[in-house]
Amino acid sequence: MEVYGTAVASRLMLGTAQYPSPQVLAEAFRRSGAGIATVSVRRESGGEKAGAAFWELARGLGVAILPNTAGCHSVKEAVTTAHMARELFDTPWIKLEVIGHADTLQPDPFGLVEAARILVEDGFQVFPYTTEDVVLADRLLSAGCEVLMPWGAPIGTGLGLTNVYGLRTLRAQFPDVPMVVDAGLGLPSQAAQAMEMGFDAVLLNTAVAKAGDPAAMADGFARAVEAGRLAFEADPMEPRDMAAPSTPVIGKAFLE
Ligand SMILES: CC(=O)[C@@H](O)[C@H](O)COP(=O)(O)O
Repeated sequence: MEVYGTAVASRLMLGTAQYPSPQVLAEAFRRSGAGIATVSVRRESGGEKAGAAFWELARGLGVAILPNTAGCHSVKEAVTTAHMARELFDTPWIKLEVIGHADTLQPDPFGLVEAARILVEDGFQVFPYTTEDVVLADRLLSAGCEVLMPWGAPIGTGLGLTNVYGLRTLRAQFPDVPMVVDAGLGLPSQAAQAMEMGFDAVLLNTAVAKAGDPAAMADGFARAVEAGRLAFEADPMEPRDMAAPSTPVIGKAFLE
């Protein structure tokens, strides 16, 4: 898989928040084989010392860093945070979150497009956290985004793919755009489902960080992502309403 001209080895991307300890985080990353870690710039820069230690930890994971603007509720906040991220991590990549609704953490579609346009013009390579809305997707692509990150479900819910029809439509409308299902996944089977539908990768955080055994859960997700991708590439059969015998009757010996 390629994003912005960079080959990404693993189709599993992991967040770095909410782990019980730095050691557990590092072990979860090791077991996951994830190639990209997303890091919340705004949240982690609260205390300066703690922030610096966290940046070191993130860099030490040995994976590509995708800084994010989690927690930003306005265009201004998101753009400022993106600039901070570029300085901290020396990368043009930014996972752009502009949250528009406090209860659902749903992206603000208007702010998202505006912030994406500003950041692309400023040389950023933007990974927008979006919904399954095809019109919004079209606007983000026109703004210069080369990858989309539609939600599976609201962040932190673990509900899985709540709008399969919408996600299927989005995938079908933009078959050549790299798409990462981001947020709301709770179980490896849900990640496999996204991959079977032809999404290029998944990004998750809470399901692994909050599992009783985060490293084992990371391993489970890694296997599910691989299985789902394999199934997609194997060109699955079409489901059908009518039964069809899987064992042929031609040549069968009749004993009556
Ligand atoms: C880590 C991050 O970027 C989150 O904002 C992301 O969207 C993950 O969501 P879940 O925690 O639901 O997996």
